[in-house]
Order: sequence, then C-alpha cells, then structure tokens
Amino acid sequence: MSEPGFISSHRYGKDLVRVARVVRDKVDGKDVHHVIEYTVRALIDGDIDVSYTKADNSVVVPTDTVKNTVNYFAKTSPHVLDPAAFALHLGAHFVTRYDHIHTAWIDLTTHKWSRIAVDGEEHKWSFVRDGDEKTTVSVVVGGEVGHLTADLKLGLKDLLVLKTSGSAFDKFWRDELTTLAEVKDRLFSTSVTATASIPLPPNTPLTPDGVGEIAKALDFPTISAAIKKDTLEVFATDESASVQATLYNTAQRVLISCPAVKDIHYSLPNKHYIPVNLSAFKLDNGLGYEGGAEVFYPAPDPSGLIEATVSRK
Ligand SMILES: O=c1[nH]c(=O)c2[nH]c(=O)[nH]c2[nH]1
Repeated sequence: MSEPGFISSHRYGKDLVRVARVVRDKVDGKDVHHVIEYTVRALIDGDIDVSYTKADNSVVVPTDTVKNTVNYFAKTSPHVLDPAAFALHLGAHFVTRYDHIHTAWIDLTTHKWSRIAVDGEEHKWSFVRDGDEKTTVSVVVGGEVGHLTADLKLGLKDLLVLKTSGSAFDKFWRDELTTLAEVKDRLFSTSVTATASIPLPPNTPLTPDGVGEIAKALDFPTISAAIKKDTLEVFATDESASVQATLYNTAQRVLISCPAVKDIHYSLPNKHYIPVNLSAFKLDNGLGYEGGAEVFYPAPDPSGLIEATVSRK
C-alpha cells in the first residue's frame, strides 16, 4: 500500500541541556572567578529524511552527541561567557562539522548570577540570584559552508516590573459588552519578554574560528545591557497611556541606543491589579476615574497580552 504522507519538515536535537561553567581567572595574582549558567536547546537538520522514512540511523548524530557537544564547548569555547557568541560558535560548529547537517538552531537561556557585594565591593567568587530575569539568545545558522548565514536574536524574559503611578487607560472603544471603567491612575505590572534581531556584519564571514571577530564588532553584552536598561527606564518614566503605547516608546528607545538592532519584539502581559471595593466598610478605595486606589487584588489570571515588533525604517 502506498503511504499517504511525505515528510515535509524535520529537525531534532537536545532540549533542556543544563550546564554551568566557571572560568577561574587571576587578576594581580588574586583569584577572580566568572560563572555562567545556561539552559540550552540545540536542534539540527539536514539530509536526514531516511532516519524517519527508512529507519536508517546512519545519518543520525545522536542527541546524546549533541548534548556532549554543548558540554565540550562549555569547556573549550573562548566565547562561553558571551551567550550570543557561544550560540554562534555552537551553531557554526554543527553545520561545518557534519557534511549532511545544514541548519542548526541554538537557543540559550542564561540564568542570573550577580556578584555578592561585601563592604561595597563585588566579591571575587561568590554570587547571588538577585532576579528572575534571564537573558535569551536564539540563533539559526544555515547557508553554504564558506558562506554561512545566521539569524540572531538577543533578548530577555521574566523581567517583572510594577509601577504605582504614571499609568492611565481611558478613551478606549466602548460597546454593549464593555464594563471596564476608565482610569487616570492605575497600577501597571508586566513580565517583560524582549527579542531583538541583530544582523551579522556583512563582511565578516561566519566560521567557528571567526566568531570572535563578529562578537568584537557587535559587542553583544553591551546590547544586552542596553535592552534591559532602556526597558526599565522607559517603563519607570513613561506617562503610560496604555501597555501598547509604552511598548512602542520602549522599542523606539532601544532602536536609538542600539544601532545594531534591526527590530525588537516585545511581549507584555498586562498583569492586572484590581482595586478592591471597600465601600461596604465606608472606605474610599479610589474606584473612580481619578484612580489612586490603595488596596488591590493581584489577579493571577487572566492577563491582557500585548505584543508588537518595531522595526528600523
Ligand atoms: O493598557 C491596556 N491596554 C489594553 O488593551 C487594555 N484592555 C484592558 O481591558 N485594559 C487594558 N490596558
């Protein structure tokens, strides 16, 4: 009997690879350590149809080998402390090492470790998880060996913020199903996910050994820090007319401060803080248009979800 289907897409690899690396440095003869902790997804694709269609494993680089590669590179890559460069290095490796592998998707989540301050000074080898936010990198390496291309996205997620003033929401569309009251002064909280596209420099070929030059030209850690700083500063200072308007203003700030960014996508859940009605107790909790409530129900769900991409003209 002929088969009704053909295989129209495939990729495979290892997900949720957890790895931490310590770099033991010395400055003026004294130990200074750096630590980085990743969760990695590494997927590959190429001439591998037969592994699905003919049960032929001869083309399958085992997912166990993919995981080993992540650990091997965590030890040997000169870029291990720079997530975007590390992802490019891994991606370029997979598509150059195996003739039949043509595309690699490398997604890194970097977990936060900040130096502990002791007497106002950063400790040399002690760290604290002082925030839930993670930096994210997503790289797709493809093209022909000798002319590799990479689609690189750098961002952050789980950056939880809250402001208690400078946020209104009024003059919105009203119809027969509208119950929402207009408000001049509300709480605004969101958990920021930001993803910025960063094209590679056109005249620097991507090879496993060429990643250093690309990383030097683009300076990924500075871009990453700027995205966080801009996001926080605009959130704090914007006189927000809506999540939508604040998102747009934030993205514009990033495009100004980071010339290397081609576009930036934000995904912003509107984590609603609902003023509690205390009128039964003859207490005014600011339920009118002027707002200014003091007691809120932090609603776990539902949340609004506001997303947009702002692209450089
Ligand atoms: O900033 C907001 N944008 C909306 O689209 C929206 N919708 C809603 O109910 N509240 C809000 N707030």
